[in-house]
Formats: sequence, C-alpha cells, structure tokens
Amino acid sequence: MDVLIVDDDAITRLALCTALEEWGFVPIVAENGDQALQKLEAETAPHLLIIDWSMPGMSGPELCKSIRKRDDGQFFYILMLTGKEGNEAIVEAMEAGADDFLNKPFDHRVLKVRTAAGSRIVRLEQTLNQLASRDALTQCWNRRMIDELFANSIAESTRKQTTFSLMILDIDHFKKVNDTYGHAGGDMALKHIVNILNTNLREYDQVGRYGGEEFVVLLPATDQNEAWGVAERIRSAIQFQPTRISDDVKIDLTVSIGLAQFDRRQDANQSAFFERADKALYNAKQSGRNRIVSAE
Ligand SMILES: Nc1nc2c(ncn2[C@@H]2O[C@H](COP(=O)(O)OP(=O)(O)OP(=O)(O)O)[C@@H](O)[C@H]2O)c(=O)[nH]1
Repeated sequence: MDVLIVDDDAITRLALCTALEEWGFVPIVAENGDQALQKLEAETAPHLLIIDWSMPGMSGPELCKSIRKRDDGQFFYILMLTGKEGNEAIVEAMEAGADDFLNKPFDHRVLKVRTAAGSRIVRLEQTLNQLASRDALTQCWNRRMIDELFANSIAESTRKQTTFSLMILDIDHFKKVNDTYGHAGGDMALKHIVNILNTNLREYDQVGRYGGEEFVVLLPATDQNEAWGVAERIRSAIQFQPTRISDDVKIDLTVSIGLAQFDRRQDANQSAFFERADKALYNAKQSGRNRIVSAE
C-alpha cells in the first residue's frame, strides 16, 4: 500500500521512507502541503497519509482541513506527527481532521503498529466502496454507480459541449437460459457477457448492470454512428462466442441493443435521455431481437 509522507525535513522523510519500506509499504513523499494536495489529485493517489505539523506555508492541521473539505467521496486516513506535546495539540489535530496523532521523535514500534492500524482502516474502506459500487456477480458497476456516472456524463457533456452515447443491452430470452441450464448456467452467461463487453470497449467506457439481464454502457465522446460500430462489434461477438459451461456444453446467446446520442435540445434530463435509448431497445426486441436500434 502507498503511503504519502508530508514533511519539510529531509532527515525525517528519509527515516520514514526507510521504516515504511521495511514494513512493506511504498512511500511517496511531499515536502509541503501544496505538493501533497497535488499528489492526492492523481487517480492512484495514496489513501494513507503521515503528515508533519509544522511546515512552511500550509501547516499540518491546515492541510488536514483542506483534505477533509474535498467532496469527491474519497477516504484518506491521516496520521499526524508532531513535536507538540499535550492534549491541546491532540484535540487541535483531530478537530482539523487527523485520524491519529503521534509525537516526534517517534518510537519505531509505535509508528509501525499505528501505520498498520491505519492501513487496516483504508483496506476496510476500499472493501466497502467495492461492495457499494460493484455488481457482486459480474464485477461491473452496479445500478447505483452507473446512474451516478451517467449523471456525471450528462453534466460534463453539457459543460464541455461534447457528446456521448448510451447503449442499453438486454440478453434475448434469458429466462430460457435459466430454464435450460439452471441459475448457475445463467450466472456464467452473465459473467461471459461482461467479459465480452470489457474486451470490446475502451478503458474509459463504463459498463453497469442495470437489472437482471440488462446492461447499460456509457460511451464518452462517441456519436451515434461510432456507437453503432461499437454496438455491432459487441452484438456479433456475443452471437459468435458462446458461453462454455463445460467441454461439451455451451450456451448460445444473442442480445438486443438500444442506442441514443445525448442531445441537449431533445433530452430535458437524464431520464428523458434514458427513455429514448430504452424505447430503441424495446423496438429492437419487437422487431425480432439480436439487433441494434438507434433512437430517433
Ligand atoms: N441466472 C440469473 N438469472 C437472472 C438474474 N437476474 C435475473 N435473472 C433472470 O432473467 C430472466 C429475465 O427474463 P425476462 O425479463 O422474461 O426476459 P427474457 O427471457 O430475457 O426475454 P426478452 O428480454 O423479452 O428477450 C428471468 O428469468 C430472471 O429470473 C441473475 O442474477 N442470474
């Protein structure tokens, strides 16, 4: 696990780096509050922080407050190190947002167990986050999360005047799959569909399971023509790559897909846009399944 050390003193930074490496952590260093805030912007930012109190510019408590003010839902565990003694300092540090507090010069054994306790909390938070945002069976986003990403895409597209497309994909006659191969066979087919989606989409496309056998895909910076190409690649991959449930048993599947491109003039809100793609999906089902229909 990465640990961000924020300290203006090079000797303390070196001592912390050496100790953390010895305990199996990966230290990342910042010499002041501004550098620390910059490092926390990265997508793979560390979530466990060891922060010094007295630094030129932003102090440790000021840095804590500014980290706690972020409203992006990310969790950071902060251990504050300081030469200050007494309860007043503990109260001030923790009121500013620190989770734990340790006096300098620090005892190596105490720092080791405190860091280990912090890393347990970071891991627990990551597990909870995973449970709250991922579909347990397929590991793609769950409905709550894809709805949130969908709302963000609309906001971003409106702000930056860019477009994006929405794809709703529903497995055809999935009830028959369950009836023929059992629920376990149906579950394998759902996982297989998500694998095919993941291998045929770009890194920044988002896949969510919306209901039982219905998936929503967000395609940023993609117009309806490009989205059609992606949808066709997926439709055909699903048709020609059956789910293998054993050496001699395979499940053939097809999907119906509804597509829509976000249009600020036509789509008053998120649900109006979703409705257009959902209607296209309905038309794909009505006109014989295993096909793609684009919204008007
Ligand atoms: N194995 C499995 N089946 C599920 C899961 N969630 C929903 N289903 C099944 O998905 C089936 C959906 O059936 P329907 O909504 O009738 O749709 P369909 O049979 O796919 O028919 P069309 O969509 O009209 O082509 C139901 O039998 C559900 O029990 C799941 O997590 N695992």
